[in-house]
Amino acid sequence: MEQLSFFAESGQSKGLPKELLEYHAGFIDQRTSDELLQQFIRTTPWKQSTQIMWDKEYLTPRLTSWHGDPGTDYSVSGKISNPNPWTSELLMLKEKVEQATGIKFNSVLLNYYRDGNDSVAWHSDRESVLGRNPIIASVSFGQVRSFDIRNKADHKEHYSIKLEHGSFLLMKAGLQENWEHRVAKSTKPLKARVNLTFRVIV
Ligand SMILES: O=C(O)CCC(=O)C(=O)O
Ligand SMILES: [Fe+2]
Repeated sequence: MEQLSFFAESGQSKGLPKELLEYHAGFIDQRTSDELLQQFIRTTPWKQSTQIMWDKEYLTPRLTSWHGDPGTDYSVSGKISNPNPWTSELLMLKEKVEQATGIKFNSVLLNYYRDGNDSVAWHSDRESVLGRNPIIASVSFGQVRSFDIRNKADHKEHYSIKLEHGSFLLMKAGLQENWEHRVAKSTKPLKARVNLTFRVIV
């Protein structure tokens, strides 16, 4: 993956295990990021899905929207859904992410964290439709939130990275297999954040 050589040893990425994650601030310029954040919040067909935990159904604590090529179906709470179509903004970002990684993505999951009450709990993205050792490219807009990772075999081994407005995070092949990640809730008053994870559905 020669394309990734532009990733500088900048800022907070220093402690991160490079074989698992690469972080790049300022992947999208400030003005474009401001516009995209507002655009995504206003025009995305956001849904709040449900998840089953301990036999009870809960509302997922964030809004989501799945987009992709025809056929990149995904399942939420056991229901199969067709992808929403690509928009010009999503295609522009997809192209940038593909140039940076050398990987062709066919789908993207948008997450909308409205405030500090919204979150994603510890998980790894290991659905079988993602194939073995999936590579996931993540772009963030809006409120800076902490992205935590922990080793499944030893929770004491953990890292945290602040995902900034217009930043890019690459989750590499070993991450989903051996590590979990989350975006925790915060008791501080936080503003809106939109995150996009580009994926390859096989
Ligand atoms: O919001 C984020 O940065 C992470 C989202 C995530 O982990 C997911 O959609 O699977
Ligand atoms: Fe995830």
